[in-house]
Amino acid sequence: MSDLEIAVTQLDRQLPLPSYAHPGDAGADLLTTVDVTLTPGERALVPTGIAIALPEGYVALVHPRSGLAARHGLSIVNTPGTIDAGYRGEIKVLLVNHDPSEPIALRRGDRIAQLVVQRFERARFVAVDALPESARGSGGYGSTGGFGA
Ligand SMILES: O=c1ccn([C@H]2C[C@H](O)[C@@H](COP(=O)(O)OP(=O)(O)OP(=O)(O)O)O2)c(=O)[nH]1
Ligand SMILES: [Mg+2]
Repeated sequence: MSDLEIAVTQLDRQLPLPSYAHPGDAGADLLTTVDVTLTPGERALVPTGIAIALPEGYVALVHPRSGLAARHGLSIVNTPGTIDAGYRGEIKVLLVNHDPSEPIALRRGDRIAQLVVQRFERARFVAVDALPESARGSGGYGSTGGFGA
């Protein structure tokens, strides 16, 4: 699989470009350009120092990092964040501290989130009077049961 080339402008030239930790990884790590401390329950819109130009038909999704989530309760309010192909502004991450008691202190250069680049389909929404039948029908929200008894 050859890598898709994506143009990036570095609004903060001291920090490295997003990068994948391992070959085959889906997410390229994004860094914070600022020190920020989040108290329990607090959220903050954190700059990453980069802007990108995605090719048409691609989207980049801003996902949380599972290690920070498991260890510190760090997540993203609007996960996954959607970076539209036409967006040329700085990518920002809306972090939130879900820990009930501990603050989270992040330092400039810390890896705070990961960017997953994907192809997507555009839909044409067509109004109809009735939808085709399916096995699931309108059952949802636990219709197949949960865990335990
Ligand atoms: O986590 C995110 C989510 C979005 N964006 C930028 C890129 C995206 O293309 C733009 C708009 O995002 P979205 O469509 O999710 O927000 P909206 O509230 O619908 O804003 P808009 O009216 O500008 O579309 O904001 C980020 O930098 N980080
Ligand atoms: Mg929008």
